[in-house]
Amino acid sequence: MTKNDLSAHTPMMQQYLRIKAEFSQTLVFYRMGDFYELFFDDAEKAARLMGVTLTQRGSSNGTPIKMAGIPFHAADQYLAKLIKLGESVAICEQVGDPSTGKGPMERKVVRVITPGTLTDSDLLPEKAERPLLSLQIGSNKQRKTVHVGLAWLSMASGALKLMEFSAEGAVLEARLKQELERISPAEVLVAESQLQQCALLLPGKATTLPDWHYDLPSGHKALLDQLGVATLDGFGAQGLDVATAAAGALLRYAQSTQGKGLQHVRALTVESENEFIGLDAATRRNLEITETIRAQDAATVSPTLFSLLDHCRTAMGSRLLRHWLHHALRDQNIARSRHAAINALMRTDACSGLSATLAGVPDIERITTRIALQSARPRDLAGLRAGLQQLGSLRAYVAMCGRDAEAPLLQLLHDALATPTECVDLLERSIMLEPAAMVRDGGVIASGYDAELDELRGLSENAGQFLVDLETRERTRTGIANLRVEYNRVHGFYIEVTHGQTDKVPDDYRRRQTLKNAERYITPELKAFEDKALSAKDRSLSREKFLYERVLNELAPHIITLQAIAHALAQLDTLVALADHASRNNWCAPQLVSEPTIAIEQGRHPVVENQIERFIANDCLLSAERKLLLITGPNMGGKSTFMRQVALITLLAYVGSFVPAASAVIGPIDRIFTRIGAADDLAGGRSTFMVEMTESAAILNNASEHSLVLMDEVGRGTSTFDGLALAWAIAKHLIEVTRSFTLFATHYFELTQLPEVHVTASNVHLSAVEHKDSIVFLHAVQSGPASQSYGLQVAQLAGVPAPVIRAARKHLSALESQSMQPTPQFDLFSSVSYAAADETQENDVNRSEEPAATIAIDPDPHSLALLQSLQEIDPDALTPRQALDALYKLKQLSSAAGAGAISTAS
Ligand SMILES: Nc1ncnc2c1ncn2[C@@H]1O[C@H](COP(=O)(O)OP(=O)(O)OP(=O)(O)O)[C@@H](O)[C@H]1O
Repeated sequence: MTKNDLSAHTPMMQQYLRIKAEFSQTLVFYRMGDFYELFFDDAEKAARLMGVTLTQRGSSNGTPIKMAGIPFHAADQYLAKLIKLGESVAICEQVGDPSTGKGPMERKVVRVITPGTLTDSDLLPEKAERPLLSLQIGSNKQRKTVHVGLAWLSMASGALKLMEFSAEGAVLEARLKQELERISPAEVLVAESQLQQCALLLPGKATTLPDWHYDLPSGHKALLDQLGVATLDGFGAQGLDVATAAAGALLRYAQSTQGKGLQHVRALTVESENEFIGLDAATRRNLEITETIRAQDAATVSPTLFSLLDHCRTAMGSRLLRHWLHHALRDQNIARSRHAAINALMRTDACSGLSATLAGVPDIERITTRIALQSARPRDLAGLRAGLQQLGSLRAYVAMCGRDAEAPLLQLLHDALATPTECVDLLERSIMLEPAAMVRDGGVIASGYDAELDELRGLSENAGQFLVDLETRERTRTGIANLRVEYNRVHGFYIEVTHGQTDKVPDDYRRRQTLKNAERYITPELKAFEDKALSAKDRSLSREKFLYERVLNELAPHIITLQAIAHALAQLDTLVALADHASRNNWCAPQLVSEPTIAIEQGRHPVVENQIERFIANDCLLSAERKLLLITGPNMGGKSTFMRQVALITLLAYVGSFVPAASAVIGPIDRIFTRIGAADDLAGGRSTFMVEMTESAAILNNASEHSLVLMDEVGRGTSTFDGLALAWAIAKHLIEVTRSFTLFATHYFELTQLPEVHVTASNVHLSAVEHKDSIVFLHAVQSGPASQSYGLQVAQLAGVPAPVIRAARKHLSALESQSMQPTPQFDLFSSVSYAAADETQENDVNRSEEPAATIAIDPDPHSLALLQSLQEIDPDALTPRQALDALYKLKQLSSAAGAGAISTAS
């Protein structure tokens, strides 16, 4: 509909359509009295998404107006539903004064609720952030790479971050995916002109903004203004032009959704590429850090590392724990300071006291944000007061735990938890003990805080007594014993006299209403009281509203202090949760060292140990001399569990947690990679094998000697020979080129030869014993390769029907008795049949023949002749004519070899 058409509509529809034109991409909740109404296409869409009835509200310009409405007091639950579905909603309120003006009441969009800019407690998940991210792609002509700038803001906490990185092609895609998985934005902003380019890289739909929002000078200025500084150098953001431009667009968008400035965004953090232990998207999933591999709904599914450790008593603590698990820092000192704090907490019995006290602390971080945005509700302030009142006792518990030198982090937290007395005093004086939920209902501001409010309240509250007194006085004055003073909403206050008594009524009584049995009067005194009493109620409500807003304004200067307290509380809560888990599960303090090593004694898998009755602890030793462990053993033997537990212990050590082991000594780690399990990526159009190889490629290209790499049965997604050859070559690359710490689980027994040619590789296996026809898993890691694969026994355990097992056993012995090798799987534990064996004998560490090309399959004479001719050819010495002749000859030989092969087969 064009603007020109508007005149044909009713005035109200004209107003609606003008507003809708500005918010074409969002649903518009248009306030009509006690309802929010949606019209036309919005109504249809919202009715479908919210499950409300689609109806009709008259017609405008000759067409019926489709309408869906919801009561305004129930709006939150509908908003939650829409936001969860990724919709944005513009809230359009009545802002005009109904008594003045003609035509429709003035209305204005007061805020836009989008998935990435939520601050309401009802709409946000308690234990997770929902950041808003802005993405900008710039090119770096000198380096011929693409430069990506990211800026993201957690609206609910006020944390603003920037990051830039350069990459190209597939690496760019993988890198961006990794960062997006880590940051996990609820909403992504991109410039219109980059939408097409970014759409391929983004997981969900993006919100587009005009290109000029990404203008660098304006972005730079927006950041300076927001942070109230003259230069960005102090934040380490100098030169981050692409990210700065992205930040400008982000701030403009965030402000526009709130309809006001973002007072709570006061600091900026620049994240650098090498700050954290790198975990790619697959690794985060495989290690089940905050989501299980099979998760449908990530928020509810457990067990995960997070669900296991989350003994936090505040939502702030839970969110920080989640953040720590995804952001293990490479800096060993930070992890060490957390270990020391946990140690100090465990030494005393402060933990239980801290835990109980923290349970009474509300989400001060998010309340502070709502104070800044002036959307805090009365109970937020009462909660904040209760939380701040706990700081004294929390500090006392922290003081019990130790001295400066032993746990400097606890000392820092102790200092940060000082009670902000001015703030607490204001809250204690101004807010009632148990205030009403909404300011509009009154009953929020404490009595004694404001004399005018007290007087107004006095007037409306003392009305009852005044009326009783008046009734007694008037009865005496008139001699009418049954005279009554009463009130109703329509007629206000009145004096009621029955018909039989009306002759006694004094002159100053004015008749208000005549009933069947009685007359109702008003007197000048009663009228004056009525005016005062009725307006007192309204005036006290508006005075309360005014005072409440003033309290919010007076709290505004304390925002930075409150944010610091919230952060300290979150850290304390997280540390107490980790200490609690460590002491209950007998975890130990890991030792972080500068030598390259991962030495774990009696390690356990943190999640699995809690799920089964008897977990078998295992050692793992990796060092500069022992970098790759080839792990063999039966299916179900515990290979994956062992590999994951090593990765989780390493990660936990750098998160700053204690670890499930008797001891753990861990050197510098830059990234953890995993290639575990296989699943089709149907949505991405990639087969199991393609996923497997893509992940392997990422590892081979990016792993370093400080990386920990987990490879589980790589190569099994393709034919046996191809798989074996690839697994062999990948292992070799990890040993010789990347030299990463590697745990390499495989069913290709041929690979167990690797340690004989590579001194930094070793064999270990998960043991099992056969008992009658069945198998008992010992789950113990022992040195050397496995001696048997136990595939049939495991199949039997899994319930494969007995006749199938019998047939398999028969076929297996037939295969074993044949000299030919149909699949290496069946020969894994017998002969070594390819050139790797020669390599072994020669013990030549540097040789790197491709095993697939050297696998010995008894060739026929034609094939031999073909091979011989091929070997005799020296391409550099041939003229083009000779080359053509040689090609014809080879072709002839190959036809003969092919015919030979067919006749052998038949
Ligand atoms: N150390 C252990 N102590 C006790 N039970 C264990 C241990 N390790 C593994 N298990 C149990 O064995 C089951 C199978 O372990 P896991 O998946 O690690 O075996 P796997 O060797 O990787 O098997 P597959 O080769 O089939 O993938 C686990 O679910 C767990 O219940």
